[in-house]
Amino acid sequence: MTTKVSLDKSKIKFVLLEGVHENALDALKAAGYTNIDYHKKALDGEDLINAIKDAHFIGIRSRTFLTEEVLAQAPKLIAIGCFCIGTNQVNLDAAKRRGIPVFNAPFSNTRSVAELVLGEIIVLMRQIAKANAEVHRGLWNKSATGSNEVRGKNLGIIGYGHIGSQLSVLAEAVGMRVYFYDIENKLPLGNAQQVASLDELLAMSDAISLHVPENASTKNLLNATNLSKVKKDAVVINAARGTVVDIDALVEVLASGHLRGAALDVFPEEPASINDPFESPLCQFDNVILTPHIGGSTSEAQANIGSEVAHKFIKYSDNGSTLSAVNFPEVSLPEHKGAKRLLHIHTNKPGILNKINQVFVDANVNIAAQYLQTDPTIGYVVIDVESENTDEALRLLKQIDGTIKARVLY
Ligand SMILES: NC(=O)c1ccc[n+]([C@@H]2O[C@H](COP(=O)([O-])OP(=O)(O)OC[C@H]3O[C@@H](n4cnc5c(N)ncnc54)[C@H](O)[C@@H]3O)[C@@H](O)[C@H]2O)c1
Ligand SMILES: O=C(O)CC[C@@H](O)C(=O)O
Repeated sequence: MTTKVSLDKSKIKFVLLEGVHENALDALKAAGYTNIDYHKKALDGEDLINAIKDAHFIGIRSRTFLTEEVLAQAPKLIAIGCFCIGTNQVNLDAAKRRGIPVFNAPFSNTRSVAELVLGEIIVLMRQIAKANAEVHRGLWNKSATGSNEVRGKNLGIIGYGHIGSQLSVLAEAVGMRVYFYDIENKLPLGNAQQVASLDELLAMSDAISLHVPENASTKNLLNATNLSKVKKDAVVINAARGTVVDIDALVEVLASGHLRGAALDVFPEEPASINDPFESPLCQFDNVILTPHIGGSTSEAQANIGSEVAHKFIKYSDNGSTLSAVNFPEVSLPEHKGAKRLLHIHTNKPGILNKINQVFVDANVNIAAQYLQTDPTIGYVVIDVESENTDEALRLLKQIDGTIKARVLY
């Protein structure tokens, strides 16, 4: 007779922060997970550590920073879900070293961002931000100077991934000519054209929109040097990450009157909550649209993200699937009805698979199916067995040198 070693669903603790959409709660509850600690706001410092110290799953958006130090305080953590696209707020390597896959929602808010950016391009090309501010102050400056249609104008997209390419399609629909710069060769949609260099894109574009991730290669991508290459009267939009634009350099080029305007949804430092003030030298400009990181904040996007990431949690918890994890070997698994499933996450080193297989010989357990995926640093092996006797196999698996995590699913 074996003792049950996988946790009851009611004991698996989910901590959801930053007011992720209630679809996530509904999906988890429908799957039998009831131990859910739900917070409307982001947490940090001691509050964050207290909330996650016994959590098995953590769900966050962009304002919770899961650093190596924070992860070290969450020893039971099985998986992290970013209920958004960006995953820069999580130390992905540290999570991987602890055997923790990180999931996100790679395209549920793509359309929302692309729509916002298209709207901002039109608004800026017509100088509406400035006109709006002036009329609010009682100034009736009825003029066509510096106001243009977007039809026939060049849109330069930096980063032609999910959002950049979606924007490309929308912009062509209103008659813009689309060019893009990406470090990878990308399939151009519609009549869009990839250009060979950032310099070329900056010099030719009437509107420039950034859609790159936060990483070392994109830090201050639009710095003083690059901003000086931008066409006179162009508009610049950043709804990617705050680190991508050098704010002081942007302020300087705006103050010089070189740009027609700008729109920023993301900033190098963003207030942690509604109670903290937003301060930026950009606030002085009427021709700059400033929004509080709401590019992906539509009801449609948030609802889709809530269920998408919750279902990734459920799949990993119920079935072991790591499909679409951003930091982890991806294993897509069939259901394991009638079999027990052992999961083993280990340091990727020679000979470890032999040792894993030897365990099943020693425990006298027959392997029904086996799935393996590795990356240069870790391996993830999933073993389905028909035997009841998984306790001994799990005990021996945990003893293998290089084991990061091992568990059994029923
Ligand atoms: N404002 C918001 O609310 C909001 C919402 C969603 C996403 N975002 C941000 O938008 C970013 C882009 O999202 P996505 O879904 O399009 O990502 P994606 O991964 O699909 O596309 C990113 C593209 O950038 C390219 N790239 C990477 N480094 C580059 C560089 N140095 N120069 C040029 N191109 C480079 C990649 O090759 C890729 O094609 C996300 O990383 C996220 O930070 C913001
Ligand atoms: O919802 C958020 O906090 C972040 C939205 C966006 O920046 C993303 O990365 O998807």
